[in-house]
Amino acid sequence: MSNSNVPPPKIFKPEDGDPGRPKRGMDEDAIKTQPTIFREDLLEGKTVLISGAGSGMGKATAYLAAKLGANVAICGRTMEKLDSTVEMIRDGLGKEILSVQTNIRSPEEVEDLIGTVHDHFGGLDTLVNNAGGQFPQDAIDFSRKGWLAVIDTNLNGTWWMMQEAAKRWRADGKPGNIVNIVANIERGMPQAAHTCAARAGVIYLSKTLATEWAQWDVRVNCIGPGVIETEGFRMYPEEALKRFHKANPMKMRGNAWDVAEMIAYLASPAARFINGDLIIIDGGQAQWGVIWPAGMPDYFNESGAA
Ligand SMILES: CCCCCCCCCCC/C=C/C(=O)SCCNC(=O)CCNC(=O)[C@H](O)C(C)(C)COP(=O)(O)OP(=O)(O)OC[C@H]1O[C@@H](n2cnc3c(N)ncnc32)[C@H](O)[C@@H]1OP(=O)(O)O
Ligand SMILES: NC(=O)C1=CN([C@@H]2O[C@H](COP(=O)(O)OP(=O)(O)OC[C@H]3O[C@@H](n4cnc5c(N)ncnc54)[C@H](OP(=O)(O)O)[C@@H]3O)[C@@H](O)[C@H]2O)C=CC1
Repeated sequence: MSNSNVPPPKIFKPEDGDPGRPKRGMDEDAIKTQPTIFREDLLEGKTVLISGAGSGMGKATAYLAAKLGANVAICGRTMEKLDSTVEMIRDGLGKEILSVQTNIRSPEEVEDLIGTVHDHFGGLDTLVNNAGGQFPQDAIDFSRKGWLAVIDTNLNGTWWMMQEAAKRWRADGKPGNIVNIVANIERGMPQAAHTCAARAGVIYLSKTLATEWAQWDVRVNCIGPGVIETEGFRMYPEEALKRFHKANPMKMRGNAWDVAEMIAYLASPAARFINGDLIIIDGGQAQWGVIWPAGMPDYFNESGAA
């Protein structure tokens, strides 16, 4: 345990009406001052690569991994966002990390990324596939380009990253660890069917590879977040954002740190026997409700939906 003198994180509920509540996720000061339950050298000497780490959960995870002693590499499509993470870690922790502009949809860029991480740090211990996203829309209205964009990012992009990392682990005879950020798909995802299909693919891809790749000591797990307040909320109408928390019985939104700490756990030796699993962080949403991010059709009544 560390930081026992730091106050526990504040849980924000929308009804709190807290004017300081970040509307689009944790700001940098909040990330820098979050306490962690973990020992400060938990990931010392380990190399962690996090995709989509210029914002949201990826950014918080990069900070936590660096705070716990890891060598951190990050990627994403937008250099300015990656720079903000590099700067936050430099400023908050006095540490340098590696950032590589990468579109995970491009297998060539992914191959270069994995090579660069190996050249820079001499290997890779944990790959966190966090990059992803979608837009809310009734499935019947998806354009072909829209469908392909979401599948290509969330399923294909995640796969390129997994395969490239695993090829290196097999070639080098080194153990590996993959954490895929997916979503809570248990009740389907109305108005996000494209991402639901992609995430379902990633979950069962991961379960399959957890077996195939165990022979090379490569573990593969998924985390399924529920409603986590991040910059990604910009994709959703204000009216929908006011309802998201009602999809879980706790009536709250999680924050990026909730997910970052689970990722740190999975990257640690404590998780050495966890393989092929899906860990849900959703305040009970899977047992409770369905979200209609673009507005619930009149056909349905209010029960069980947000
Ligand atoms: C996993 C959760 C599911 C959410 C639904 C449940 C309710 C939500 C509850 C809260 C949970 C929040 C979950 C989150 O995941 S938030 C964080 C994730 N971050 C994001 O989603 C932001 C990033 N998203 C994107 O970048 C894009 O959505 C996309 C993945 C498609 C990126 O593709 P690309 O960069 O190629 O994007 P383009 O803008 O070029 O679009 C390509 C085509 O996609 C169609 N499109 C894009 N946006 C829309 C839209 N708003 N409505 C309809 N169609 C859209 C379109 O065909 C684009 O092509 P054109 O521009 O040529 O028309
Ligand atoms: N917030 C939530 O409630 C939930 C989120 N998720 C998932 O968790 C993950 C993190 O989301 P969150 O932090 O909320 O959202 P953000 O939008 O803040 O983060 C997503 C990151 O992925 C990057 N990204 C998107 N497409 C690509 C690409 N093709 N190549 C490389 N990087 C890419 C984005 O950066 P850039 O555009 O610069 O490339 C961005 O930094 C996503 O996969 C999201 O869908 C799942 C369930 C719930």
